[in-house]
Amino acid sequence: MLFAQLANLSHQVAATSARSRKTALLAELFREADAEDVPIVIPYLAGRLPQGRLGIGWKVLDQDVAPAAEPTLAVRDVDARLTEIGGVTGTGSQAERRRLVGELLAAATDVEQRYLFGLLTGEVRQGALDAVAVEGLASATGAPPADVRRAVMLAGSLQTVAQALLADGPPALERFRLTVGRPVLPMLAHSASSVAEAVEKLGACAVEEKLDGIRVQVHRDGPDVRLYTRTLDDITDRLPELTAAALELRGERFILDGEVIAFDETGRPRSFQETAGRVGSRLDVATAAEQVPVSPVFFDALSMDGRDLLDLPFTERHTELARLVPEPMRVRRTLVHGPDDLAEAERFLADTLVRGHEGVVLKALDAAYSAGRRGASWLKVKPVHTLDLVVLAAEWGHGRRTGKLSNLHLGARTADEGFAMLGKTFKGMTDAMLTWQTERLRELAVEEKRWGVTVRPELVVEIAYDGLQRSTRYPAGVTLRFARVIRYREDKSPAEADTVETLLAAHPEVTR
Ligand SMILES: Nc1ncnc2c1ncn2[C@@H]1O[C@H](COP(=O)(O)OP(=O)(O)OP(=O)(O)O)[C@@H](O)[C@H]1O
Repeated sequence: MLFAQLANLSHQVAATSARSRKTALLAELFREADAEDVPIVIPYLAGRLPQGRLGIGWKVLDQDVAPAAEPTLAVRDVDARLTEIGGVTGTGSQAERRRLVGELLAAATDVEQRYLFGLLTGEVRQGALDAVAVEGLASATGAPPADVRRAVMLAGSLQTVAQALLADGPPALERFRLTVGRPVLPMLAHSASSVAEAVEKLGACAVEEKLDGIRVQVHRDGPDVRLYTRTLDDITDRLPELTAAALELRGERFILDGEVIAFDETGRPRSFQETAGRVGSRLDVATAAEQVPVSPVFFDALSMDGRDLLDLPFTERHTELARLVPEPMRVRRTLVHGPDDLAEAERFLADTLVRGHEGVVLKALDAAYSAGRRGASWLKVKPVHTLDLVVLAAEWGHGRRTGKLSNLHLGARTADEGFAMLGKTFKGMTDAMLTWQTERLRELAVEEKRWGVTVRPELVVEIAYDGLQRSTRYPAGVTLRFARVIRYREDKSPAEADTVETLLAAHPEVTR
């Protein structure tokens, strides 16, 4: 497929707000695309580069190159060239990247050049496009949309399903069943501002402790155990004590969902940094396991003895979990029947906080497991307000922080797939974080200003704040009070950042 076709289509999709028109355009694209183009076309359409970081900043892009008269670039050529550019390292790499980008731009027509700029600066990001792409794909191949959606959920990747469907037609969907050894994206939670609000919304629900560890999915097939993160990375080799724990359970084939966390000798949780450091370290696992041993704490069962439990209600999945997993290895929970039991839910939250945990997750008793979704039937309640925001720019620091990029400009997602700045913060950063973010933000810089840099909106940072206040200086009409950095969330993409809409909905006191 020609890159020009993709550039034109992306432009047309962005120009229409009608979902049916977007779907029709994408269906047309899928009818014409080769199955091998799909792994490139789908991320490009959403504005994501499959290569991730390319090291292309403003200094590389700021060149005036005459466009080609005729489109000749194939989608796969462009992708191969970008991979090559991303692989340039060592001294003089910036100049070399600039030369290669110049060559690519010279081969591109005017429309293609503009699309490339958009892709490389992160401006054509269209996060919501994946859902429309599922419908377009269904329409192009004649597969029922619900079946395509379930396959994507289980495969954890639209690209994989699209490729199979385009190559083999609807029967290919059979391949995407829940299978031990093949991880699925975990179900996520929405936020509620209080236990009362959550119980009001859910009715009969389980209130579970929310442990501040790392999400883990444990697959066991006889003697084989595999462990996966929420982004589906295989971390089996890093956590031998989890494999041992899974082998001790009296079941042969299962998939469990839970949290891995480090406790101290009194049973209180150690800091998140300690757990995350342990889960992140691949080197000298034996020493790390001695210094920071971790434990699994399970809260869901997705598959048992070859039976797929995803569509069962929470209560039944939990019964299966309780049959397999002994109590200390399960999250603590209490049941409430509705608003009349509010006191019980509040007491459980208070007790959980005293024991050193972050908060609670309330789960509707009748809800299925929606893999890969932020289901409305799981609501988390934490006493400290936190948001996942995207860094839009950063200012050079002063005094002790001279030479470091310090004050961050923070953005939330908007309905039109852009970002609205909510405020700035330089608080809460450790020295290590400052050094790290300076390096990372310089790589992401698209423009250098006297005061700092503006960056590709890629880095997600978790921010604590005390509340919202109205402000005419910021585009959403509000700004954060006492925003401070908790940690970077490299496991999250900007498409998973919080939206202005949910933020405003969480603060009726300001928006009323
Ligand atoms: N009992 C529990 N049930 C579900 N998730 C839990 C539980 N205890 C801890 N967690 C963790 O909380 C996360 C759910 O919160 P959410 O889906 O909002 O993800 P998140 O944005 O990473 O959350 P946060 O930033 O609040 O940790 C899960 O991914 C899991 O790691």
